[in-house]
Amino acid sequence: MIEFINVGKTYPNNVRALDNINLKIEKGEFVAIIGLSGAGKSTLIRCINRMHDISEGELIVDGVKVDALKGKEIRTFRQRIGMIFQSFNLVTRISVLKNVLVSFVPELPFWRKVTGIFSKDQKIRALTALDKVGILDKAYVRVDQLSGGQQQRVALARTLAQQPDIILADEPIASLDPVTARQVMDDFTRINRETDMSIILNIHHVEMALEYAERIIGVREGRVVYDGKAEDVNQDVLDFIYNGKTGSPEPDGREEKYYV
Ligand SMILES: Nc1ncnc2c1ncn2[C@@H]1O[C@H](COP(=O)(O)OP(=O)(O)OP(=O)(O)O)[C@@H](O)[C@H]1O
Repeated sequence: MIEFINVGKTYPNNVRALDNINLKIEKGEFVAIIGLSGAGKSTLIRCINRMHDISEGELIVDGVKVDALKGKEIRTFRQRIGMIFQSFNLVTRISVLKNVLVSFVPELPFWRKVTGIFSKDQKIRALTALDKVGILDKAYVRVDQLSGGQQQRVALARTLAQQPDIILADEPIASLDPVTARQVMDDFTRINRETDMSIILNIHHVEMALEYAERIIGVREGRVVYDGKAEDVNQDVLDFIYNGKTGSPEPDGREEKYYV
C-alpha cells in the first residue's frame, strides 16, 4: 500500500507543488491522476519512488518510510517500483533485448550494461516480458528502428522484467497517436489484471483515464480535489478538478462542491 500522510512539497524556488496530500492506494489498484498542467501530478508520482523528496509529512510504501531512506536504501527500494516516462528513456542504439536486460543491473556503469553478460534465466525473463507486451519478434532489433508505440512497449517490458510491485507512469501516452496510445493503455490493463501490480499514471487524456482507470485522483494547485471511482466522474467533477467550479451550483448558492 502507498500512503501519503499530510505530504507537502515545496521546490527550492519556493513553488508549492503539493499541499497536505492524504491518500491511500492499495495493492493492485489502477489509478489515473488528472488535472491541469502544473497542478502537481508529476511531482506526486515522482515522490513515490523518491525521485523527488517531500518537504513535510510522511510517505509510506509497503511499510517502508520512503522519506527516511538514505543512499543505497533508495536504490534498493527503487527496484520494487517501475517507472515509465513520456520519452521512453531507452538506449536507442542498442537492441530491444539489451534494453530490457539492463533492468537487472541498474547499478552498473553504462559500458558494463551494454557489454554485460547475462544469465540464461535473465534472458528468459527479458524475452517473456517482451512477449507480454507483444513485441517478442523485435527482440534483436535496434530500438531506433522502432515506432514510438513500440518503444513505449519496450520500456514497459523493461519495467515488467524488473518484477516491480508498483508501476508509475508519467504521461506514458502523451507522445503517441490515439491508436497506439490505446494499445499501450491496453497493455497496462492486462498487466494490472494478470500480475496484480499497482499502476499509477498521470495523464492528460481525460477520456482515456476514465475508460481505463478504476480510480481517479483529481489534483488542482497541489491539492487532491477529487478521489473516487472513474465511473462517478461527470462533467461537474471535471469542471471542479480543472476550473475549481461546477456548472451547476449547489442549491444553497455555494459555487464549490467538495469531492474529498
Ligand atoms: N524541479 C522543479 N523545480 C521547481 N519547480 C518545479 C519543478 N518541477 C515542477 N515544478 C513546479 O511545480 C509545480 C507542479 O509541477 P508538476 O510538474 O508536478 O505539474 P504537472 O501537473 O505534472 O504538470 P504537467 O501536466 O504540465 O506535467 C509547477 O508549478 C511546476 O512549475
